[in-house]
Amino acid sequence: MPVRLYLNNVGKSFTMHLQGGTVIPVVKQVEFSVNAGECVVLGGPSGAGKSSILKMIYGNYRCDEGQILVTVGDEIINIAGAEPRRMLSLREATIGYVSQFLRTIPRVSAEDVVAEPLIAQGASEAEGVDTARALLSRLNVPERLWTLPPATFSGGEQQRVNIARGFIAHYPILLLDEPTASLDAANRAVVVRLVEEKKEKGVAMVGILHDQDVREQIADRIIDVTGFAAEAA
Ligand SMILES: Nc1ncnc2c1ncn2[C@@H]1O[C@H](COP(=O)(O)OP(=O)(O)OP(=O)(O)O)[C@@H](O)[C@H]1O
Repeated sequence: MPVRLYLNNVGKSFTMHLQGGTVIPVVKQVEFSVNAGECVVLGGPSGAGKSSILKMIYGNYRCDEGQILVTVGDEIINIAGAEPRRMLSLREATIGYVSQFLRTIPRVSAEDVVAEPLIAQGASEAEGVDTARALLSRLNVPERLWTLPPATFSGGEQQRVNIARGFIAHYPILLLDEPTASLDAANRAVVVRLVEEKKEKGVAMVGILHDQDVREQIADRIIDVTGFAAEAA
């Protein structure tokens, strides 16, 4: 399977400008690749830098050094140097992110929240909403909630709306940030199945998953990020 994502010598530290410029080194010389159809899980203790690596791949955090190369069709793009506008278009078509928290939009129904990324990729509104309903149903979100805005939903219901939104569209690269945290066993199994379906479609995934069971079921490889620890300056 072709390489979809390649991190080469990536390093990151934070400079705390309001604390006298204290530098917090996080990771250095991060190097790994992810093939199409593969799910790589980042391991290591709290504070090791797993989320920071995921956020650099999604462009939320800038890398201080190194390259993050993404294959888009015949092109190879270095996200580490991508313009913000380029990054936004990559997020629409190439890199998806499933987090555990839903950002609710006032007055937009759950089914429209879920359908939006698919419609943004060119699907008709009807196809978007039909696909959204199918996913909400698989994730056991009660039908009576589908046409309501999720702001008043329970934490678990909002999380499942968010998962449906994260999995609905096709992205060649998908980042999973604790997608199963606080889900019950039945819904965890649905997420495992959704990840398997993405693998079958050749999606390259990088995940953070603390749940041992889920991790064992979906991880093709576990990369311990403590190997990339940056020493204190
Ligand atoms: N925006 C930020 N500003 C300053 N320091 C940060 C920032 N984000 C992360 N850090 C620091 O970087 C280090 C790595 O954090 P990160 O969240 O990447 O770890 P993690 O392995 O994902 O941890 P956890 O498993 O607890 O979520 C921590 O010491 C954290 O305090």
